[in-house]
Amino acid sequence: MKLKEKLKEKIETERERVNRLLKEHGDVKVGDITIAQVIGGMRGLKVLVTDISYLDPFEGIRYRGYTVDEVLQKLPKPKGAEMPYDEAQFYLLMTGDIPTEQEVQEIIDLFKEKRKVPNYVYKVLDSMPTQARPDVMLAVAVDTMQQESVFAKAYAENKITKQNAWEYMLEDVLNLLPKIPMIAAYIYRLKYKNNNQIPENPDLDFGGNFAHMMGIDKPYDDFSRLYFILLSDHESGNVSAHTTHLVASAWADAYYSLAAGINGLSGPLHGGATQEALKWFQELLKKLNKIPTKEELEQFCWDTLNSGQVIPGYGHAVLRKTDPRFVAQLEFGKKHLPDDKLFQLVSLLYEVAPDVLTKHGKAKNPWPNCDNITGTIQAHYGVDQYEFYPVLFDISRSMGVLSNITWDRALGYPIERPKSVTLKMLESLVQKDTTAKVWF
Ligand SMILES: CC(=O)SCCNC(=O)CCNC(=O)[C@H](O)C(C)(C)COP(=O)(O)OP(=O)(O)OC[C@H]1O[C@@H](n2cnc3c(N)ncnc32)[C@H](O)[C@@H]1OP(=O)(O)O
Ligand SMILES: O=C([O-])CC(=O)C(=O)O
Repeated sequence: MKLKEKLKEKIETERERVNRLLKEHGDVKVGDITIAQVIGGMRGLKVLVTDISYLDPFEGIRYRGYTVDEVLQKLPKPKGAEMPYDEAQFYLLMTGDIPTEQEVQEIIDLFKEKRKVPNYVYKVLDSMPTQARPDVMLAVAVDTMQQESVFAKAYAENKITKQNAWEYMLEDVLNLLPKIPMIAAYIYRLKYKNNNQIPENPDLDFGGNFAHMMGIDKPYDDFSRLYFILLSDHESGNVSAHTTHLVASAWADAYYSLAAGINGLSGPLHGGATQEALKWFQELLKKLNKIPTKEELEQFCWDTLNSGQVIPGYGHAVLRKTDPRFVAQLEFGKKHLPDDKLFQLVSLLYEVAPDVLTKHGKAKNPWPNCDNITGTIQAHYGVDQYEFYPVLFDISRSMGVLSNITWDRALGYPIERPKSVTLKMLESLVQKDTTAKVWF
């Protein structure tokens, strides 16, 4: 496999870089830590390392050094498609290189070969309670397949070393990732389309086949390709990426680690914000029964804030400008659904909410993030079952987090275990009483 050969070469070089940093410069300080950061969710602390993507607060995400626009422009596309192959994005995240047509074709063929889901997974999904949320079903499906893990099997047989761990991890990743959109489409049609399943189309790529199995016409295939590229990685501190990395750091296999990441993505302040945003827009339309004026929209924002709620899809822990992933979806919407009422509302909110949030004075970032707009576009194509949105996010995020944990094993990153302190210890630091023996 060419991908594996390429990775092998790159891993050799990267291992040397890591070893040099550790051996020759291990005691160089990266930063200081304040009490506010310790209590405040470690915001801004540089305590993780990844080369898969980097988030600049003002510019937004760069995947392996490429901006959203560059990626959309440079990655190979299927014939006649507007958006690149997701397989090309996976190749980029994994290797750091923009793939040639031939290199993408290898991944496309490999993914097609690997995407058949074992039958027992469907049986488990079919037997789940009808109220089970779709992302819970996806996490269960992934955990159910853990028995397929070659990494776990090799570990049990004492075959794994720090040198070769990444090879087993890669094999699991390549077995698991192509199945995620297949399982997701199955869950969608099981829950919302009377279990009227559509078989895969062997001619189609990752995003194209997903759209086909969802039963949705063009240009939903291009929107799927776009969305899966956009959300694939957001450096390693976000909850879903960090969770996956953390679980894998104890040498859990890709199945356990991804299932944990899927659970991590669910919260309304993270991946769940997509559904909250669409709900918010729909409640607004229900209340006013028309597209609001700017003044009415402003008032609705204030009503939300004054009742102690957040405006979903606005703000960010790192970004300090409009999320380029929001912009890319906005551009898609302008081209494909300019007359959609909800889409017009999203655009109007973009003119109103940043001012309101700035006046409100709490959010450090008054600009929209990717989650504000996704639900509107999904609903336009008939996917208005909000509960399903985290699953769409999971498909995309799987590409980044699975690339990350392969590299984690390749570079020998150890088990993650930060130190905690008690409140009393922080208080004694304030009192500069470092000699006192305090615990609680
Ligand atoms: C793919 C993604 O995960 S993108 C994020 C998706 N989540 C959302 O869109 C939910 C709405 N946004 C938020 O809740 C936040 O902006 C987060 C969770 C994304 C980031 O949280 P933080 O880094 O803590 O944000 P920040 O430092 O700006 O928060 C300061 C204050 O502003 C508030 N704030 C932040 N964003 C918003 C918002 N959109 N609406 C109202 N208030 C907000 C926070 O709740 C916090 O209030 P508090 O002081 O009373 O606790
Ligand atoms: O970076 C974050 O914290 C949240 C986010 O936008 C993502 O995970 O895509």
